[in-house]
Amino acid sequence: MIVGAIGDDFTGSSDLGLMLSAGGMRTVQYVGVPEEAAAHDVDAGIVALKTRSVPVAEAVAQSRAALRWLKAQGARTILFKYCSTFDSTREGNIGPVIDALRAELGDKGAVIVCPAFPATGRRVFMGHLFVNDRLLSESGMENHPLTPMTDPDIRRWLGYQTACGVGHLSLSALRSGKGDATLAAEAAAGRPLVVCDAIEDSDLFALGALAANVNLITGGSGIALGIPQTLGFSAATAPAWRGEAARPALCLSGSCSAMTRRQIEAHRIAGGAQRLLNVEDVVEGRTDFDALIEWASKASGLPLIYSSDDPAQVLAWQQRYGTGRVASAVEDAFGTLARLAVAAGIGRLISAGGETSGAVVGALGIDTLEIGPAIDPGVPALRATGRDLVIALKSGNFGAQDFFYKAAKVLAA
Ligand SMILES: Nc1ncnc2c1ncn2[C@@H]1O[C@H](COP(=O)(O)OP(=O)(O)O)[C@@H](O)[C@H]1O
Ligand SMILES: O=C(O)[C@@H](O)C(=O)COP(=O)(O)O
Repeated sequence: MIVGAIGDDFTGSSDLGLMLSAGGMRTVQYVGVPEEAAAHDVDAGIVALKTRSVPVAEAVAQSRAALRWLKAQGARTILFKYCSTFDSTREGNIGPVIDALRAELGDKGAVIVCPAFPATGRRVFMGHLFVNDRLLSESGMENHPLTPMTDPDIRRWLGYQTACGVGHLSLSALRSGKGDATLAAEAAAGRPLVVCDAIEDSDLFALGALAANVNLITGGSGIALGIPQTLGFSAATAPAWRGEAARPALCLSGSCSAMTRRQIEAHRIAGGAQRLLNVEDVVEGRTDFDALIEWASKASGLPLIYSSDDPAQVLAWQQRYGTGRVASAVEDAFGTLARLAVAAGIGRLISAGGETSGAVVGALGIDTLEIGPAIDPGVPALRATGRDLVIALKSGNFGAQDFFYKAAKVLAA
């Protein structure tokens, strides 16, 4: 293993997997920290954790354990993947995990911090994060159920979370070849966590080249765009892929993002079969999961079970039951639905939402996921190793309007 990555959620880890695999690296996504050694032919290993919204100490402990395992497999380029919208609270978990990984690596130099992913509209300029033509804090992410992003200045937000100083690599310094010197100067000045501007793929390739002299590279999947090339890999031909055309598909969505809600509407208009998971029933333990799976197996049109709702309704449930209680009850519900669906013969599973997908994959007892072709930027088709089960884990914000039907088709191919 050459590249070792730690992902703070499951959709994000598959997004990174797609980037590394498209760059020509044989990439495997592990579900949690494996107990066994990695296979010898793995170039890039991603340990997918569900640490984005857990207490800081838990995120730190799991990330440290992942790093130790990756180092033991020989990984020498270490990545920490978080969300391209920097999903976190003022308390963490991105800063504390970076601090811990840096300590574990004995790193005294600069750390690259860059959530930019231009292919999906995420750009960092003057240390501020944009989603398409909006600042992060006006992009809809200010309404996220667990990690509302109310400040677009990544330097300031990270500053709340870390014990280290936060520096900046400007676009002009990067483009004028002063990247290495700026990273070194920021680390020497006591600002080793360097937020890097990047607005085009060419900037990410430039950061990829700087990564050769950096011990810890952190960001969205865009940060890995230039890494395979820096390590001597060249763009891959399409990965070998075998879909599950003969087996039925089911979509599950716990993402409340604006994009997912548009995709749900498009699925309905296209003739998809839909059921809204009633949050009150879920929290009160009254949901009839078997009936839902029975309905899905008889549905005409692609079935979708969703809890996704608009910000006002999400807030109302959170005020009634508490944010953590609603989130974990709904996540557990999707885990149960996934387990029953696969037992009932579903072979193509499409899950929308990072936390949701963590619960789904966890409930299915999957150890590793192999990366297949792209469905949309940042969302690959995945196969559960050794099983007749293919999956798509969609980030809340990713995917085109027709994502659900498109994913079912790619998973069948
Ligand atoms: N109707 C709802 N009301 C409140 N919380 C919800 C509702 N539906 C889903 N959730 C919770 O919101 C969170 C959504 O996060 P996630 O699945 O990561 O989506 P995204 O990828 O859009 O961030 C999950 O914890 C989920 O259980
Ligand atoms: O970087 C990204 O935006 C995604 O890879 C990601 O992390 C997805 O997280 P969710 O939006 O919570 O699914």
